[in-house]
Amino acid sequence: MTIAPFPAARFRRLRRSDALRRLTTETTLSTDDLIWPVFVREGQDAEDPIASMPGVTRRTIDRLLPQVEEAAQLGIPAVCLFPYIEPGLKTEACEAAWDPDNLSNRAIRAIKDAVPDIAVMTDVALDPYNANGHDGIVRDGEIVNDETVEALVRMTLAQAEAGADIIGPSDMMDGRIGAMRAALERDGHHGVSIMSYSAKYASAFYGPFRDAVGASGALKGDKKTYQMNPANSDEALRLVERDLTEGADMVMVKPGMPYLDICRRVKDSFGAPTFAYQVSGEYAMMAGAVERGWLDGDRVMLESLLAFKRAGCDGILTYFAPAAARILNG
Ligand SMILES: NCc1[nH]cc(CCC(=O)O)c1CC(=O)O
Repeated sequence: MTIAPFPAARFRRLRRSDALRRLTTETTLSTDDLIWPVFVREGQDAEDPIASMPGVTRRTIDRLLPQVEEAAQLGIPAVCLFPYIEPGLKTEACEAAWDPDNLSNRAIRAIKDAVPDIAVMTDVALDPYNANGHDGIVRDGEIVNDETVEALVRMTLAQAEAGADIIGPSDMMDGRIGAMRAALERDGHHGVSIMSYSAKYASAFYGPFRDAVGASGALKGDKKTYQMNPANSDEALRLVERDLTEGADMVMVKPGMPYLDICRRVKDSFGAPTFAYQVSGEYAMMAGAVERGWLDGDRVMLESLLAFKRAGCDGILTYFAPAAARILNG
């Protein structure tokens, strides 16, 4: 880097006008960068607001479809589906997770039928279906890895069969990416991609999401034996490398804003398609402050999303996707 001494170098010269600022912009944010996570529930013609996520709604499939249609028209490339599962369907064995006709798989089919051009991403983890709220099967108080991976593979195949474009394993079990990739290839789903939640931290920022999918009440204990220690960074690189080696097409860092350093290291180290999840708690912090009039909503939204691009991400999962797209599209 070469910098002339002052006054030869005056950095304010290039900040003088909008034209010069635009000309020297290093990073851009576009609608093409956004994945919209949506919550779906059982029933007909109904929706419930999520108290801890102002502006976010859980919808029945029929009410979700027009929203997805609108997202596609706005140019949002993908939606990511999260089902709210009725407490009565949650079991210790989590069988509902790979039922071809479960809520999530019906929603995938309905979206691919009604809005074929938008990519549908799924969540692969047992928590919505698990009586104890964990992402894996629990035996004698332990979240068992290998048995969980077998269940996750069944879940993945049911989602691929339903028409999912992107499989999103968020469970953090070891060995799941390789097992899923092998099963997808074996069953002819060569075109189904995997976005691995590779560096997913045991975070306090998921609270509102667990309300949205109805997992807060069920969860016993915490997820620290499978999700990452927030103190670790080198470990994230090893996990990303492991998942890419096992056949992940894209990798993700989660949460987002408190982990931008991880995004940058991952992008610089591997150059793979890298995504971040701006999670429910991040959304709640901003939306809550905006509701109170403490922050300018549009500006913090766009600034927070741009920060992910600057940190090296190719895209962002964000509850702000439609609102951001409306502004970005002009
Ligand atoms: N495996 C479930 C899952 N998938 C996405 C999120 C969090 C998303 C958010 O907070 O917005 C979680 C919660 C968790 O791991 O407890």
